Amino acid sequence: MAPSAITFLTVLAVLCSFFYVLFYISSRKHGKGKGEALPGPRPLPIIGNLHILGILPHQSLYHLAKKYGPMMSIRLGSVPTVVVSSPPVAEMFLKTHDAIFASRPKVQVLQSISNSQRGIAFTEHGPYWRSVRKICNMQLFTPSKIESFAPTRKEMLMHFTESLKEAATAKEVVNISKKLAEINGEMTLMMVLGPVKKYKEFNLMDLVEELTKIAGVFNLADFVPFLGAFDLQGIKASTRTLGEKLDYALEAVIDDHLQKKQDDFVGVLLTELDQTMNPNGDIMDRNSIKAIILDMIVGGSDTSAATLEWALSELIRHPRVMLKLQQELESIFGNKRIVEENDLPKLEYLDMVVRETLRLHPVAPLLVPRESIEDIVIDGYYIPKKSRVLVNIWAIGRDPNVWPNNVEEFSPERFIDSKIDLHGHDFELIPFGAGRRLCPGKKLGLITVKLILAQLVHCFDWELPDGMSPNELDMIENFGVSLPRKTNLRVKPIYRM
Ligand code: HEM
Repeated sequence: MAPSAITFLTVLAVLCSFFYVLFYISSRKHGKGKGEALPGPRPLPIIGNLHILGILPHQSLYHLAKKYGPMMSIRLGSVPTVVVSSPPVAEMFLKTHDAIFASRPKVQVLQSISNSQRGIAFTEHGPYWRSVRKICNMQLFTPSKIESFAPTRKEMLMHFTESLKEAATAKEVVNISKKLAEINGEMTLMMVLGPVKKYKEFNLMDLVEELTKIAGVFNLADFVPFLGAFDLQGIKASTRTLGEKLDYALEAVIDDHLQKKQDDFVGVLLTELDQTMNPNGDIMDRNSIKAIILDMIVGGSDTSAATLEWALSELIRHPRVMLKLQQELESIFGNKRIVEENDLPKLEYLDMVVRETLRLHPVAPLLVPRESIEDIVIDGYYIPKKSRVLVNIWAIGRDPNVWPNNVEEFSPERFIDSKIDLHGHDFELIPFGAGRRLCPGKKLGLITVKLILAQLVHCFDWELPDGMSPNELDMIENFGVSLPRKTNLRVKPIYRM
C-alpha cells in the first residue's frame, strides 16, 4: 500500500475514534439532570445505527425492541430517534403528548419536488398545516363528499370486473397487483383532479410511482447532512429531473382548471389562490396547490392498493376464510354482479378480514415519521427536541402480549366480539395512525378497500398459476413509502356468477 494511503487510513481511523468518543459522550449527556437516556444499541460514529436497519427496517427494529424494550433509542446518522413498539407507549406519544410529537421532519426529496413541504403529509405542525388539512377535510373527506363519488366508483368497478371477466374467459394469468394499482390510481385521480382522461397524456401516475420509489429509499442526506453534497445514492439528481416533470404536469392541471373553472377539488383550491388562509398570514399559492394535489394522489393510491394486494394474498392462502367471506357476500348480494357500496356496513366478516389484513400488513409499518418540537421527559426518559419518532405498528401487530392467539396466523375470527376498531383510539391497531396526524383519508380508504375486495371475492374464485399451492405463495415485503408485496401477485380469475 502506498504511504499516502496508509497516512490517509491512519488519519481516518484516529478521526473516527475521536468522533466515536465525542458522539458516545454527547449521546449520553443529554439526559443528565433531566432524565435517563433511553436504552438502545450503541451508535457508530457518523452513521449512528443506520447500518442495523437493513432492507426491512420495521423487521430489524421489531427484533431489536425485543432486547431494548418498547421505547428504545437509536441514532440515524445524526438524528436522535425513538422507536415505539407497544400500545401503551404509542398512546403516550400519539395521544398524551401528541402536541409535542405532531410535527414532521424535513425530507430532502420532497423539498425539491413541487415544494412538497407546502402540502399536508410532510408539513410541520402549525397554522399552515391546520388550514390546509381543514380545507382537505371539507372538500374531500366529509361523508357527503365521499358519497358523491360513489356512482363514479361503481362505474370504474364495472369496467374493472369486465376486464377480469375477459381474462377469466381466456384463462389468462392476471397481474392483479398492477390492476389494483391502476384502479386505485384512477379512483384517486378522479376525486382529486376531476375527469381524468386528459391527464393521462402527462403519465401522472407513472411520475407518482417514480416519486414513491425515490422517496421510499432511506436517504443518507436526511441523516448525515454533510453527505448530501456528494449525492452518493444519486437521489438528488434523479429527484431534480422528476421534480421538473411533475411540476410541468401539475402546472398544466392548474392551468386547465383555471380555464374551465371546474368545481372539483382542484377547482375549489383555486378559489383560494393567492388568498390569506389564516390569521398567521399564510397564503395559498400555486406551490401549495401542487403539493396538496401530490399528497392526495400519493396518500390515496399506494396505500389502498397495497392493502388489497395483501388481503387477496391472505385469502388465497386461507381458502376457509375466502369461502366464509364468499358466503357472507352471497347472503347480502345474492347473484347480483356488482356489490353495492351502501351495503358495505352490513358485511361484518369483511370488516374483520380488513382489520386482520391491516394488523399483519400495515402499509405504513412505522407510520409516517414524527418529529418532536421541544425537549420532553417521558416515563423518566429524556427525549431531546427534534427527535424523530418511529411507531412500529408492524411490531405491535405481532406482539403476542397484545394478540394472544396465534399471533402470526391470519385469523379474522380474533375480532369476533372485539371492540378494537381502526379509528385511532385503540392503540393495539392503528394502521391509520392516531392523534392530530391521523390519516384524513381513513374513511375513504376503507370504503375503497372494502368495495374492491368484496367485488373481487364475490364475482371470482382465484387460482395461483402453474399449479402452485396456496401455501407456496410467498409473502415477502418491499419497504418503501408503503409496504407492498415484493413480487407482484399473479393469479387466475375464475368467474363464478
Ligand atoms: C388503506 C388506506 C390508507 C392507509 C392504511 C393510510 C395510512 C396512513 C397513515 C399510517 C398515515 C400517518 C398517520 C400518522 O402519522 O399518525 C397517513 C397519513 C395521511 N394519509 Fe393516509 N392512509 C390510507 C388512505 C389514504 C387516502 C385514501 C388518502 C387521501 C386520498 C390519504 C391521505 C393521507 C394524508 C394526506 C396523510 C397525512 C396527514 C397529516 O400528516 O396530517 N390516506 N395515512
